[in-house]
Amino acid sequence: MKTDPISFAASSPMRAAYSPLTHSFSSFKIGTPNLDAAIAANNSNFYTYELLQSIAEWLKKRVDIRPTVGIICGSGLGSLADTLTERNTFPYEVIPHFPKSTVHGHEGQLVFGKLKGVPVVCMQGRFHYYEGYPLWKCSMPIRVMKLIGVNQLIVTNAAGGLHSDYQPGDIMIMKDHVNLMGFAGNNPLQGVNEERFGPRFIAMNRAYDKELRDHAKKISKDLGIESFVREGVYAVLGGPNFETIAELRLLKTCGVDAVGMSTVHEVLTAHHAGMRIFAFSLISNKCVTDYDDDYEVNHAEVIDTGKMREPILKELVTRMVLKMSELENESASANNIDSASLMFDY
Ligand SMILES: O=P(O)(O)O[C@H]1O[C@H](CO)[C@@H](O)[C@H]1O
Ligand code: HPA
Repeated sequence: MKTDPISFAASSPMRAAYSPLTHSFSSFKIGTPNLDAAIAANNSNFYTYELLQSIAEWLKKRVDIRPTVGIICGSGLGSLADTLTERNTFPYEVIPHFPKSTVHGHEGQLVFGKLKGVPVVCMQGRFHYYEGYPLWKCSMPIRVMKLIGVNQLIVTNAAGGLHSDYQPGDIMIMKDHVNLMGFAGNNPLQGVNEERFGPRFIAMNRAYDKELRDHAKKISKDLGIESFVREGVYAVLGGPNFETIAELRLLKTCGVDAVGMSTVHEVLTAHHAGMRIFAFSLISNKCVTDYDDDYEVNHAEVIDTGKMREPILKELVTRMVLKMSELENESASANNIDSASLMFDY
């Protein structure tokens, strides 16, 4: 009989709970009010490897498609998933242990399907820290994807354009990020490190894959959209309020080009797990950095910009997925040749 991770957890007498607030570990007996309180307070990394595996198995039992490419749809960008054929959709509420999506413009479902014949899995709706979830919970679907077989990830978001040249509707390929929440000691990789996903300490300089960024620029040229495709640095804030003028001015002097409230926790989790990452922001609004400017950013505008750019983003993502699948096939055949020559040599 297979061990259900919950009963497994319940049968193990002690468990360590990490508190990002106090930066300390405490031992709790499973099933005791202490542990329940710690979990309720979101201070304990509750998704064990075994639990995540059981979620991946639950999905694999219900879907035949085996994607190696994952896509996360940002605010107003959920329609990217509508392009998939042979779709199999799982609302987050039916997937065991998944959080629920609470933000307008995030449908809250996992969609398996094919993009021009390439198997993909798409998060139609993501989780944000401001929804009340700790970052390790917001990014747990990335680990589930990894256990399903995903090793390349496309992350999309809507973001405010801080760079003076950026206009709403521009697409910013992410070349780097500033993790402001990380500066404050909040990181999805906090707590006991799960070596089966990746090492304790990870370098970040190659997180946003250069080859994929170059392909995206080439595809933008082929599509004739290069005049509004940029490359820049994204900064994440916790939200849910948009930024103050003083905050934005500060970020601008730090070299930030766009600001948002997501993506970085997913990129950290995916990079930790060795995934290849391509990320972009749709610039949905201008950031106000002038005290005489009365314009107020709002979420409806963010969603509308997504709708406005829907056709071109679908095309960009489809072509990137085809390219990623091509790169994967190339590296698979290179590996086969390598192992064949090894067999020959020895
Ligand atoms: O980053 P995504 O999920 O695209 O959403 C962006 O849009 C919302 C604000 O309008 C925030 O959640 C911000 O992060
Ligand atoms: N700030 C933060 N997050 C955002 C913005 C913004 O201006 N636009 C869309 N998401």
